[in-house]
Amino acid sequence: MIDAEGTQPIVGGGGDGIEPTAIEVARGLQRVKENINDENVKKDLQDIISKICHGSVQERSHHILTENIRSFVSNLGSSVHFSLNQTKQIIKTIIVLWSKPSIAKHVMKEVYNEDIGENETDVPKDLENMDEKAIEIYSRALKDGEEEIRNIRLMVLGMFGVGKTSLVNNLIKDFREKNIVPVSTEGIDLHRCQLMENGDWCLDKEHKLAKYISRFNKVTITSVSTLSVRDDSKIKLVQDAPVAGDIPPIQSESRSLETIKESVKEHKEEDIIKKILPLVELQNENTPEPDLTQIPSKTKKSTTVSVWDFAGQTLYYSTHQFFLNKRSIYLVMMDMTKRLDDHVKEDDEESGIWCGLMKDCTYLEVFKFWLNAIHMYSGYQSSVGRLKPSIILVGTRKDEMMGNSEEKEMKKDTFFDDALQKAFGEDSPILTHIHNRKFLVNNLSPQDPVFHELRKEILALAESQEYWGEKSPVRWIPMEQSLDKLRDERKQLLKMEDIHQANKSNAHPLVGDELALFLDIQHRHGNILYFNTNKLKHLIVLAPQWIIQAFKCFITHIPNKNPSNTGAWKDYMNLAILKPEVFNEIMDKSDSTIGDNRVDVINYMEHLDVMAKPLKLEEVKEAGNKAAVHQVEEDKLDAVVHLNTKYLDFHIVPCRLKKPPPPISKFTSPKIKKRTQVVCFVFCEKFMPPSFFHRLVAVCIRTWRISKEGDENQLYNGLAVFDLRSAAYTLTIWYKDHIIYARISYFTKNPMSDIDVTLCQDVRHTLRMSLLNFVGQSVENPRTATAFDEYIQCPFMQESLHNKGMLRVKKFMYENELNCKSCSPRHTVTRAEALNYWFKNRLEQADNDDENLNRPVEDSDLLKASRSVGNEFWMLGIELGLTNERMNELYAECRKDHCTFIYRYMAEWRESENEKATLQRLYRAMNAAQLYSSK
Ligand SMILES: Nc1nc2c(ncn2[C@@H]2O[C@H](COP(=O)(O)OP(=O)(O)OP(=O)(O)O)[C@@H](O)[C@H]2O)c(=O)[nH]1
Repeated sequence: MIDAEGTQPIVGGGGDGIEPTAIEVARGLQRVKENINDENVKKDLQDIISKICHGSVQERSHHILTENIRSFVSNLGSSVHFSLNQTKQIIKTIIVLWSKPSIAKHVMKEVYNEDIGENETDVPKDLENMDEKAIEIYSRALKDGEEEIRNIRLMVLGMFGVGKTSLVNNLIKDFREKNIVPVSTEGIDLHRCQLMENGDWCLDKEHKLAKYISRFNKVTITSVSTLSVRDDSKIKLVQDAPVAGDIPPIQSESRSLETIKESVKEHKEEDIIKKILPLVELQNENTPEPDLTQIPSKTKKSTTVSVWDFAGQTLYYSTHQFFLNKRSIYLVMMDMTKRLDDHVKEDDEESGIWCGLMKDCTYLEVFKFWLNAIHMYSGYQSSVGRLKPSIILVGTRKDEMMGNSEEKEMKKDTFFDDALQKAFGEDSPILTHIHNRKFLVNNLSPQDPVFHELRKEILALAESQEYWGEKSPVRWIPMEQSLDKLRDERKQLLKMEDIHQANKSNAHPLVGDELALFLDIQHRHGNILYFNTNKLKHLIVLAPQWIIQAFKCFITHIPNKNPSNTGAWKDYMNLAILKPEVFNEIMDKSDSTIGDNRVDVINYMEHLDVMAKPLKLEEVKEAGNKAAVHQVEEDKLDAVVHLNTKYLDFHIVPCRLKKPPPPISKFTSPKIKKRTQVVCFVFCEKFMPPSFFHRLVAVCIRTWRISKEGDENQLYNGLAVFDLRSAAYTLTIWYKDHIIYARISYFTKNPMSDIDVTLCQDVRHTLRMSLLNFVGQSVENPRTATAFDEYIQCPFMQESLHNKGMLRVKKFMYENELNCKSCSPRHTVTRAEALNYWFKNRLEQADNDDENLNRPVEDSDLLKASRSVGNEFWMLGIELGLTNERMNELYAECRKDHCTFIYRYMAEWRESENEKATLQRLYRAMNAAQLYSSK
């Protein structure tokens, strides 16, 4: 980067796995060092560089950077020792060292022969994908004290009536002892519990004080004003101290219970004490013999369990998916008295419409649906290492099975083996989620030791997960407590002002971005819903039930409709058009937590793509093309849409579209000359929740105008048509099973005028980004393969047939033509014939494939390539044949430095492929990987 004169760039690189830039920087600095004659200056520069490098690798506190730049500029820069140019270059170097810890490490080793070692950040794995700033805030927050998070998030899933609530009642002491008769669950029941020393689970509420104390018992505190507990019954009071982190640990004294109480009272004005005081007083009133001393031992493990008991009616299935994540342990339950091919009977006629489990589905289909959904939402091709099993299969109604205990166990095993085999065959990745040990229970026998065994197994599984024991800042505890308190007050939906209020009343409020990060992490952990978008960032959903109740309003039967709204109700029932009068009537008839927040309900339902407002005809100005409804881009999207378009005064609720399209081929294969090929988004594992299609329709509704035939919207169950460019074009999307199809048709009499390829690529971009958003994947987090792959249907098929003539787009990046296996007679399809509309840019790149590239790659090629790869960098590694596992290792070794990482995996590829590692092969792989980029 710099030489002695500070002008000549030095090109470096080598196959030793060190990032080329690091080599350059080290060489440049070495030369600078050698050219300094004055030993004092040499030492001062070393001092500055060393502080920067240590700061970069270890503390990352910003004042180190600013202090040292200031020191360099005022003491060394632009002096007799360094020219202006050199001064600038050294400042640049300092910034590189600061922003790239891997380079800082290398430079210290090479130039000053000092090994500054690894910095093991304690930032949770899944946060490593967040931006530098967030990681810095988190790391800084940890410095004031940290606690290990040991929370089991247990999701209990299965068909209605299988025995989920009964099982939950048997697992939780308080319910078991009360002998509660289960009632059918609505939405989700959420129980927060503590793990007791004997392995039982008790409800959290009764032991709030214990929980609070025991959490502090576990933490390592360096400098917060707070209360902590030592041993089982002794409490230390820590004096108030600034939170900045520069103060050494404060001495403490152990006290008896009496003194504790006194101290607590003395400090009663402190926020934390304020929270504890009523509990201490309560203890006094209710329990003459204070059992405070026992509480910590009871809950010594300070492991919490949040049990989510999901409603089994298929009506709810589509909303449940918002709550499944990879930080959960799942119990998937099956009734052992049913056969896999028995049909599920449900009374509710609306059931299943939205989630695609149509009426009359079998138990096997329900089983498959749940496991597929868990797989899709909880770590599909996990970005962080290997998947660990997280699903325990549980059979119920053991008492109603025939045979002795042993025979019943065998039947249970056979049942599940059979179900897994029938649902997924032998080598589906879904099988890796499933825990070996399966359980069989009789829920009518609550004292059966099997429930204890099950709790033990759940704990063991949780302990083996990557997220177990992650560090969390102790100074976030009061805010978490505040959320808990609001939950106890039965608050479901909060405004940001409420959060600020709660935050302010804490002794050390979280400031600025730290509060936003706290909320974001709470959202990622599934404790709250918080979407940082323009319309929703002022809201926090505390209780998941709220969102489910809101959703339910729009799909269930509403009794006693207002006769004066008859016409509007007809539109809603038949055409899924939700007019304000119907919306208001639904809201008026809902629970007040929903009805009173109707504007927010609309905003959430729009955000979750349950409904969408269509565009007004005369205002459409192609706003939609750019409008990839990707969560991160949403703010931008809002701006685009609002500038250019107006919406009609009603919503469409796509999941209510029931009418099947008239002969489907009329739409999918119009008899006109100018039509694109059919592009297909094919979901891996042959599973796609149909809600994805409905959500995609919602995105299209607010992006393009709905096509009409006469007065009728061309919106059907499973198919929708939209006008593009003032109806010169139409876009038709439809789906079947796990494939979504799209085709554009162009209406013109001008034989010279061809379909606009930019339009096609923009439309594909919008569809693709939306689908990525639905599966929770984003281009900002490219370390996962996409859950779907793109295909083109054979362009020579006159009529588009489901799953026929499918040609994988990626294959065209390596080959010039592919065989169509569906048409008769057999024929091939060339790259140009397949890709000329939807993938025009990729086509050009792929065609640009000259023979001169057919030579072995050299260092300089790898170096150049490593700098040009964008957010498709992960997929490029996969294209070059590296495994996700190896990529994860390398990524960690390179400390997430993209350039080094790419260079290193390319070097590995070259080593393993020898002479086959040609520049041509590299370019083809780069081109294939680009199919996954955001462009
Ligand atoms: N004989 C027998 N009955 C059971 C068993 N488990 C549950 N039941 C009964 O089945 C009925 C439904 O049980 P729930 O626990 O409410 O089932 P659920 O899966 O929570 O149902 P939803 O909340 O509607 O999804 C109740 O009457 C239970 O007593 C079992 O193992 N054996």
